[in-house]
Amino acid sequence: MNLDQAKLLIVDDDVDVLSAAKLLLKRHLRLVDIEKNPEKIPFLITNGAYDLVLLDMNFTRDVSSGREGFQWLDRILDISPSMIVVLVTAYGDVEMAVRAIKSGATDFVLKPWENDKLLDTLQKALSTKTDGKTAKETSAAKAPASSLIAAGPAMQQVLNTAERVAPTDANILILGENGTGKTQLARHIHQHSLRAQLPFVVVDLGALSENLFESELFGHVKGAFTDAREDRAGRFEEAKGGTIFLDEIGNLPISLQAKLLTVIQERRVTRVGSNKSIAIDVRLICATNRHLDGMVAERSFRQDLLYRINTIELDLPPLRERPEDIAPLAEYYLKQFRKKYNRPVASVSTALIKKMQQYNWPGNIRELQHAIERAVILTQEKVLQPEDLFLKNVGSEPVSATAFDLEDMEKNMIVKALKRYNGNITDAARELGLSRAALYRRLEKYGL
Ligand SMILES: Nc1ncnc2c1ncn2[C@@H]1O[C@H](COP(=O)(O)OP(=O)(O)OP(=O)(O)O)[C@@H](O)[C@H]1O
Repeated sequence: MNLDQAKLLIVDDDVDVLSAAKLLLKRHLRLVDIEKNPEKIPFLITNGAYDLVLLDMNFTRDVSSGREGFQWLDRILDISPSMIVVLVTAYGDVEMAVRAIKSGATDFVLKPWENDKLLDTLQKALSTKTDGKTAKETSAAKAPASSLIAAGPAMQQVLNTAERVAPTDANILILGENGTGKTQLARHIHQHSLRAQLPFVVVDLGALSENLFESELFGHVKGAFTDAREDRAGRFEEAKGGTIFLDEIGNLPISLQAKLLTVIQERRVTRVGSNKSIAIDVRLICATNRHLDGMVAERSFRQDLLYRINTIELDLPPLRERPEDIAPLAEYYLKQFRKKYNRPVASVSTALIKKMQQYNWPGNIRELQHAIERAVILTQEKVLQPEDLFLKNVGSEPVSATAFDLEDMEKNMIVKALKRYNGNITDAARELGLSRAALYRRLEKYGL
């Protein structure tokens, strides 16, 4: 659709902004309505048959967080999922703009806007409507089944071993920093195993509270504890015939390590509160970013359990040791996010690849994924340039920095992220490319 056929609703509580926008836009659009009171949005959207909405993110009641803007965005998309919503946000609020696009907005403009830029953004937003997808569908579109990228020798070697042992039933322990792809590799092994058609069950032991471990893993019977209102199978039973992947195995409390050992040895589980054991046939893959040998030495991890779970040990190298993988990963995620957000970004420049190869990637592939996602959303260019990527400290530390320096850097980044998000763990973890559980562990480690 062309701009001159479009009907637009502008919602902003600043009347001067409303009049200025109307004055400009009515010359280019078929209809421009303005509204000062956001409470009227549901009524107007239901009755107005607008093609697009230009929505301010910061209403006076809630000046800086944009929370109200997000609520209205949600309301609009609930009432009219195919509505094109362009958000207006204050200059410097790029974080908010990124979040808005992820929440289903089609695009954003920064205030104060340039007239040509505003017209251009509205026209581009309108063109996206013709591809037949709704804003929410587009933003929630499932990522394509991800393939495992392993271009360099370091990952090739890991992959060769993984594929060789996949068809056996050997227990596998995957070691690697956060975000190096441990879960992805475990899934790959399952898919190359004789159990591929049967379940692959992931249990993140880092995200479970201690009192839930046992019933989550082994199940419970009705009445076993206060909340046990009915019998429930545990994750081992769910994985019947397939593979169970225990992520962050280093977090398993010592009391449960003995139980897990018995399960592995006897191939039977007993639900909490029951005295009947059930035979299970599952392949076990575990992963951790902790040094289990060190934990054995300090007696927080059982040596006999370690020997049981690490029949085959696969060491996933951190991203900073896989420079050959950077370009294919960047291209892969660029394609994924340009499709998801409908952005005309064609490729990644050589200069940017170089910058990425010099960076330390403390959050590994997950961090790279988030960095490319942000860049695709924010860039004005067709080819991503070094300045499009917000890396935390490129080149400031040589790749061969000592472990001590790296820990210092990591701590600093965490402090900064927490400050930026006013202590919000979920947002800070997202920014750092860590899971919430991983961030909590680091807070504990650094005494923050
Ligand atoms: N080789 C790869 N090629 C493409 N994408 C990858 C690869 N490895 C990991 N990823 C992607 O990177 C992200 C992080 O991977 P994953 O969750 O497997 O890491 P992890 O080591 O299990 O993380 P954590 O330590 O936080 O549990 C995922 O989105 C995953 O799809």
